Amino acid sequence: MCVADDVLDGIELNEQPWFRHDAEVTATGLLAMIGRLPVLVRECLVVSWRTSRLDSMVSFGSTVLSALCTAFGLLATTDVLSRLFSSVPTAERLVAALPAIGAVVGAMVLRSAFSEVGSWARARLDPLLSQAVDEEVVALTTRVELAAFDDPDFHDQVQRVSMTSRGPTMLLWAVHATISGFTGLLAISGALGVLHPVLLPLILLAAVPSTWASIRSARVGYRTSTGVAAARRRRNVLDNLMTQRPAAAEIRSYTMRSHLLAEFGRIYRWITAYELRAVRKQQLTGIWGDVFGGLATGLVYTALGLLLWSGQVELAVAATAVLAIQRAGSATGQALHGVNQAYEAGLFYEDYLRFRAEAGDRAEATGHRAPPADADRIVVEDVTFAYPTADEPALSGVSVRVSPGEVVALVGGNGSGKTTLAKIISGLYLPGQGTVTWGGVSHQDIDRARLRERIAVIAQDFTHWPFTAGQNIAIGRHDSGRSLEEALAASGASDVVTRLAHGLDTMLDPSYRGGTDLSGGQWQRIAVARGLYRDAPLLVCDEPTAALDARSEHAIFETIRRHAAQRTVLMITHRLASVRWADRIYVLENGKVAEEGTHASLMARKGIYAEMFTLQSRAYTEEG
Ligand SMILES: Nc1ncnc2c1ncn2[C@@H]1O[C@H](COP(=O)(O)OP(=O)(O)OP(=O)(O)O)[C@@H](O)[C@H]1O
Repeated sequence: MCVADDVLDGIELNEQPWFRHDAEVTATGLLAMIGRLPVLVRECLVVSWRTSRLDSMVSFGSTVLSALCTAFGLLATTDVLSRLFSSVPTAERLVAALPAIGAVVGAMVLRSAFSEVGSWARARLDPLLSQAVDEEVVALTTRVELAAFDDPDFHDQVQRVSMTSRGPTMLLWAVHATISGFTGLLAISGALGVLHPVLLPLILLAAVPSTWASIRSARVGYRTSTGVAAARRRRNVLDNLMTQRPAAAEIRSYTMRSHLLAEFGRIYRWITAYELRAVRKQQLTGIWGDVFGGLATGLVYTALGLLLWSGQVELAVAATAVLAIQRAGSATGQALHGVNQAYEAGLFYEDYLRFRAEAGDRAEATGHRAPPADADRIVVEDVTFAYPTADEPALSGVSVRVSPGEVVALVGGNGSGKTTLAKIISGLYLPGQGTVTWGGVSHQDIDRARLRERIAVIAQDFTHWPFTAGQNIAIGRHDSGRSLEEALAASGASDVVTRLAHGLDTMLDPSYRGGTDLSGGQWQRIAVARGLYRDAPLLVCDEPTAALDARSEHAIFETIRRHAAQRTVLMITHRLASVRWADRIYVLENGKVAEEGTHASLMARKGIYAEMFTLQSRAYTEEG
């Protein structure tokens, strides 16, 4: 029975909205996996080869050579024994056996040497492969469509691949163990076949129970690992919330500690119970494997004894057979361990390949046409957009236009779709239906990365980068060689930076030595400076002054206005007094454009805008 189907000690997570268990993924059958192993192994060898050719060659070469030495050593051993058991006088027997003994010793020394060289090469490959895989995962993750981050399936995959980024390394080790085990087994099988034909099938029979046990155990391990992926992600999120700075104050002020600890403990207990159940299953499987494996080995020795007793084999042959059986036991063990590891690593490696494929499928769709000079001439036509998890579209049938040099404002109530529309205009989200053109080039044809070079976004939820103040402003334009002073002065961030202990070189994160933090308004000025420093033809401002005091807010709007003299500006704000001077105002409601016009025309219309504006201005007048 699948562990995931169990209800664990009354701790039920299946009904939690965030919990998801991918039964399809965990149901990978043994035969299906064995069928896929050649492809996986080939992929893995390609990764290894790309990572380090020399280490790959040394590693594989020495594995094969070491196995050949084992086989040669066994044949030489047979030779030694047959000479020692011959009927000539003892001294002559010893002398006759000396070359073969030398060959055995030589084979053993060479085998150890190859084995050590192989281990050394693999030990080198190990961190190199991990680095290559980790770098690839991060590179792929940062290349996917932004919308993937709104999809829990993608997050679960990222979690799984981060847990199993050692998959390729594991698989490589497993392939080595398998090659080494099977090469040895092949040579020994040859020797056993020569000694007596019944010995070989008996040895293979003896291996069946442990094969079954280790494969079953590997499957349970993999199912456990995937079964707890969503719960682990949730636990890690809670862990970070409780141990990192951003939520530290709120946890205390909202007295959330006991609630969070209880939730953390509940999820942790569930994960542990799940894992313990798997451990019990694996142990039981191992015990049964050992019991039947022992019985089967006993059967092999009994058969050998019977062959000896019935005179079908000589004593010397029986002695060689015992040695061969022991060697075969360890070679079979190694080969099985390799196959088992390959199976287990293959399951994890599949996750890695699946993630690679998925990240490839989710990679940003982009055209190849360079954005034209007037890319800030934007036409949004009949656009509909839905977030992956939402039932209702965030935007439906939206049409707006922005002309070069214009200031266009998006206003509307919370959740009306302003930020979503701004992200579509900035080339961050693709429309589900409808079209967007920049300078007449459609969203399907335009090179979105190059388009974004031409856009500066001051986002509502901008990032507080744990870098220096200077890096926080110049981010994305590090090598532009432009002076920061102008952006600092225009955004009002000069004052903020002047007060910092090391000016622009001050680390803006107090969790690092020498670091400090800024107030919300000071951060906002840094974000505005970042947007202005980017010096792009289109500036998108999403609530750029929400955290600013009245004087700073006024100053920022003045700056944006001045900026607008040479640039195009798309502005989202709830401060309607600040959009009076916009060339055009779009009022959004429930994901649709409800009104459109200048301040004067919208006021004259006496619709939503006029109502919102009047409410706001009345509030100020009444307070005044
Ligand atoms: N990542 C997301 N996944 C699902 N739904 C989302 C996501 N982000 C936003 N939404 C939903 O899409 C709708 C539009 O959101 P959007 O952020 O565009 O509104 P907004 O007008 O900018 O709101 P506000 O004034 O509060 O900033 C809302 O109903 C919101 O709940």
